Amino acid sequence: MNDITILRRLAQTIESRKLAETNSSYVAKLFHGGQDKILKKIAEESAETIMASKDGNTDQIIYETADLWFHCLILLAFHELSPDDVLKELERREGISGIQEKASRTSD
Ligand SMILES: N=c1c2ncn([C@@H]3O[C@H](COP(=O)(O)OP(=O)(O)OP(=O)(O)O)[C@@H](O)[C@H]3O)c2ncn1[C@@H]1O[C@H](COP(=O)(O)O)[C@@H](O)[C@H]1O
Repeated sequence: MNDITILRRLAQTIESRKLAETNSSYVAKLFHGGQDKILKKIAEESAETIMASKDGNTDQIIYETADLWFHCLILLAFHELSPDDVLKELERREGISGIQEKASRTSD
């Protein structure tokens, strides 16, 4: 299966790791480290995604983006949020041009 439900399944696994042992779970270890630890990983994975793009390495872009999405899911869980919250926001934006949206903000 290769659809959006992987985000929901992964979010459930991440949620279940909140109370897991830190020596057997990478996610539990990150939760244990707190927000700063999670944010540091997001910064690292963002930088690695940027480098992969600059190198034009498509396999690496996919790999690093997967790392970035994964760590963003951990951050969402840290704040008791889910991928569905983000998907809903993307749905809300669907069909609204970024140019149009920015113009409506700047005319305030
Ligand atoms: N999708 C992932 C996933 N993607 C990346 N990673 C880990 O994220 C880390 C990425 O960090 P780096 O690339 O910087 O590698 P590193 O140098 O080893 O990392 P650090 O020691 O610096 O943290 C690596 O340790 C990867 O193994 C993941 N770890 C877990 N998952 C999923 O999360 C589930 C729960 O994992 P556990 O909590 O470990 O059971 C797993 O079953 C998977 O489905």
